[in-house]
Amino acid sequence: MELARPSRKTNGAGVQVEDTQICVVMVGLPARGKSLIAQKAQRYLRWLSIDAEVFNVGVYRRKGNKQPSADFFDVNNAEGERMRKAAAEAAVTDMLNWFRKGGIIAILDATNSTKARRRWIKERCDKEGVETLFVESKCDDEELIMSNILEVKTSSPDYEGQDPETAAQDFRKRIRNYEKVYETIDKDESDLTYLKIMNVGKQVIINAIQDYLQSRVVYYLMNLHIKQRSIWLSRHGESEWNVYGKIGGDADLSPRGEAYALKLPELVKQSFDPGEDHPLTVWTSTLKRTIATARHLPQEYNQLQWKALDELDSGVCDNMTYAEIKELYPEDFEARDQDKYNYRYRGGESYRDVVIRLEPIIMELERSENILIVTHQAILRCIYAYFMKEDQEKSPWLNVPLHTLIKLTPRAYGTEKQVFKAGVEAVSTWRGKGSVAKHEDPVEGVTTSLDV
Ligand SMILES: O=P(O)(O)OC[C@H]1O[C@@](CO)(OP(=O)(O)O)[C@@H](O)[C@@H]1O
Repeated sequence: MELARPSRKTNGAGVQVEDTQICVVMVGLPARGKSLIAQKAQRYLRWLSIDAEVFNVGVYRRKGNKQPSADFFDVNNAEGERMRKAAAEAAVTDMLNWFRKGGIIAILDATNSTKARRRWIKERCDKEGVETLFVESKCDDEELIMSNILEVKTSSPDYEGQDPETAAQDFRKRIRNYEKVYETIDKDESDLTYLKIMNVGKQVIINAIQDYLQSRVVYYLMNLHIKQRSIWLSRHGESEWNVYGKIGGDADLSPRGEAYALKLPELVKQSFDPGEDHPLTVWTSTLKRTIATARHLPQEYNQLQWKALDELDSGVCDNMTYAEIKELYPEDFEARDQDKYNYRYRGGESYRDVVIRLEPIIMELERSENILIVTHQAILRCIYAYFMKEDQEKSPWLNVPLHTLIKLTPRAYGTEKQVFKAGVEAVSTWRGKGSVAKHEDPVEGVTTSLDV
């Protein structure tokens, strides 16, 4: 008997999702980047306010056998087979319970390497009205596989505390055991909805995509690459409006803001790792203060202006100070403090709106290599939140100081952050909850800072 599922809300990201629930089923041999893809997809979906959860069968398997050797993964090992099947059963059961409570997208992270296993997952999902999208990561690029093996042997709980060389050998043996039974998705499974990704994005094959939400997930996954690169983020130099404590507008830089613009090329150079001295692509907004801040960067850095990077539109409050807003629109001021992420300025935007307009920027960032973004406080908070997995309630309160360069380097299991201060003084535009002052220092417990 099918259980009644609670009615689901729209997710606020403008996506019609009420009737769509998707199980993204990862497929592939070990060390093919499946977990990385799963984690990234979850981070992206959550950033868009789409409820997403990863169910990693390895986590369930470790409950029964914490650090099994490669023999455990041999098909002829009956006990190993039984325990692995039980782990998959437990993960799928938890996942389906999660869907019954209204979850939207689950990512089932396991090898799911046989046709029989995939069919079984599809049948379980079909019974619950959950769509399945199989995502196979195939990879024959030895360099990629080796770097994944290196990552796994140093970071996987399966090999925690073990000698790295012995771990690598065991892991290779485990891969060979999987290779014996591995079946790639082929024409026998043409009724499945699937995406095959070869060598992390070099070639993709898409089959039978059914709806908008599926195509959105597929589009994101198609754009991923795992080449080593960094993203640099900076606010514009201090503006005339920053000095007066006014928000929005299209003001020029203050003299100290000009000093930051002059310093920025050197600060960028300082942030390079040895041997990293390559041209960056620079993205600014269309507002004067970001364009002016980027204008002394080297000629060989291509520059691009994006309307989507313009500051959060403060509507009727544009060009006002926080004190003026509190005076003229006391209820709005209070409402914004209560729920800064969702509050939409009269005639303007909310942080939630900004995230939606930034989606193409995130997609382009995923496709690109080294990019320097010179933008605004609210925009930088949203981009930072995507890479650093910040909560939506917290991200609008992040303290992002002026005259500071942030370098983000995505790694397999998280994003590394480095902060470079220009040493050019500037006002603080950070405002704590309940306060109207702009020059206040962050109050502990009210904000999360970028630790700068
Ligand atoms: O969401 P809050 O914290 O008000 O911050 C966003 C504000 O930051 C400001 C500065 O106070 O951005 P900007 O860096 O572009 O000058 C305002 O223009 C903008 O409205």
